Amino acid sequence: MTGQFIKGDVHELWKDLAEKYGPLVRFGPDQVLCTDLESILRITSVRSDYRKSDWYDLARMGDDDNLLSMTDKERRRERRKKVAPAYNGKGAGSHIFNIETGLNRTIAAWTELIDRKYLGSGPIFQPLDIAQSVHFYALDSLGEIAYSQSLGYIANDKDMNDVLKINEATFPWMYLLNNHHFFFRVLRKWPFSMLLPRAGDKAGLGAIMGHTTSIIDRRFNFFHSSSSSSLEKSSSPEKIPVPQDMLQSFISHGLTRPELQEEVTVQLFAGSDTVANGIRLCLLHLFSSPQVYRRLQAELDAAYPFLSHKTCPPTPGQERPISYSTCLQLPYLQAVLKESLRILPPVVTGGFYKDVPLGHGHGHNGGEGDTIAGYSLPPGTKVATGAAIYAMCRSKQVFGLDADVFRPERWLEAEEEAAARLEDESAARTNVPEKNELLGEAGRRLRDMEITLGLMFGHGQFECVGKKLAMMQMNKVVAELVRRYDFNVLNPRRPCKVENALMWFVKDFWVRVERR
Ligand code: HEM
Repeated sequence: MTGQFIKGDVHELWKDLAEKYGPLVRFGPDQVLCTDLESILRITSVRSDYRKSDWYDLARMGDDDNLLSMTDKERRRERRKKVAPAYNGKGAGSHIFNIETGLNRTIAAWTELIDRKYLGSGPIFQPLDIAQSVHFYALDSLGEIAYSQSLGYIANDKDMNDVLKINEATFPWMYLLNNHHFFFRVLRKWPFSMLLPRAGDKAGLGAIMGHTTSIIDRRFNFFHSSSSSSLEKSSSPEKIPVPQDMLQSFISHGLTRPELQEEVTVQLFAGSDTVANGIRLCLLHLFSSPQVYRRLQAELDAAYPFLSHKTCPPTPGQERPISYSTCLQLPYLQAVLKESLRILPPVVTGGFYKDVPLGHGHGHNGGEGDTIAGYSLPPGTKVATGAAIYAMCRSKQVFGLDADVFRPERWLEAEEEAAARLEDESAARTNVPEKNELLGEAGRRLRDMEITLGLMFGHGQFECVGKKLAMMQMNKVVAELVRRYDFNVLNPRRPCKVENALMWFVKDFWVRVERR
């Protein structure tokens, strides 16, 4: 087991432990790993008294807390109320802004770059490191959605500020700190604190933070320099429209200047590698499964037939990226994404520990602590609710005997089976029962599959606030790449390097691209 830990296979270690010892495994003096679905749902539910543990210190970026790092319930509730509208496209006043517009701009810029620089023709081609390029997409699209301007990675097509290079150096530390987070308290103290990213750094996340600081300053100062609260600021002689984006939504929902800094920074931290991994690993599965790739292309071609042949180029205007609502109507695309996220969840062993509350009142403890899967846990015990997502997503009981295999069809089969059962059972009934009553065995299996998979974004009061945005970013770009291009992996012996560092660290994913 120590060997697995050192090798970076801690996800396999948690899986082995869960298989060997069951739904609750104590692996430290006050730490337990939980793989029991119903218990995790209860612990994280909106009404639960559990709270985030000090593990979340890991997510503190600056001098103060952000939504992810906050442990105090009341402060979290207040902060979430202020930031959640932005993630749902709710802007200033009653304005709704379209998150997809910024995404479309980034996808258009990226595919234009691929078409111009990387398309192969016969023996001539320019290798593309798609692991790196996807990261550029994730960063630029975040910039477009959050503050209406790309961060310029696609335009420059290079690792400006060595963000990826510094990631590479930082990820082994994240792996260590995730599993031994008390080290983090040491790291927060001088002189080690000098190693953490800071706005103004010449390289890494700190360099992007410096860039976003100046964007926030300009916007914040401009909109607070006059007392007008109308949707248009008059800056004589012409009126300047209020930009409709996440930053503006944060401002209009009352975030202070320092709070803005924390929330914009955590977006970069929580929303770039995660999304990039979701896309990279989906592409890895697709490139390794030609029958799945072809079936997905056929589905996309049916939705956008004009792009399917080189001989039938699209007319101008038809090139616009596929809409998210169309993506959601494509069952095979949904199945492919779910299946690749299931096999390799982007955040693979994040601890996300929750503290057992004082006097929880459940179980046999007379109001002290909690009982999980039959075990009494004293208050303050740290329950890892996220570390075992890999193990849970490979459960044979939930996903079938071939749970270790990438097979998107399992989702379609489970849906068909549930729908067929629903029809049979409702035909057999004379009264009109609730849908839940009709779930039956097949329906429950599908529900367990969906809910287990969903846990990769957390759940209930702790659910990822960027989930919808992430799903949109992943859906649209996977669909766009597959319908436009064919890819050859350049090194079939090792298509890319994938390592566990709390999130996956994926690099050197070299491909040849051909326009269909
Ligand atoms: C595939 C992509 C993503 C995955 C797998 C993911 C996963 C997660 C997980 C596991 C949590 C913590 C749950 C817990 O505490 O129990 C979380 C929280 C959070 N995520 Fe994401 N995330 C993704 C994308 C994003 C994006 C795109 C953003 C923003 C741009 C984002 C921002 C946040 C924030 C701010 C929180 C804290 C929410 C809170 O505590 O109320 N995430 N995410």
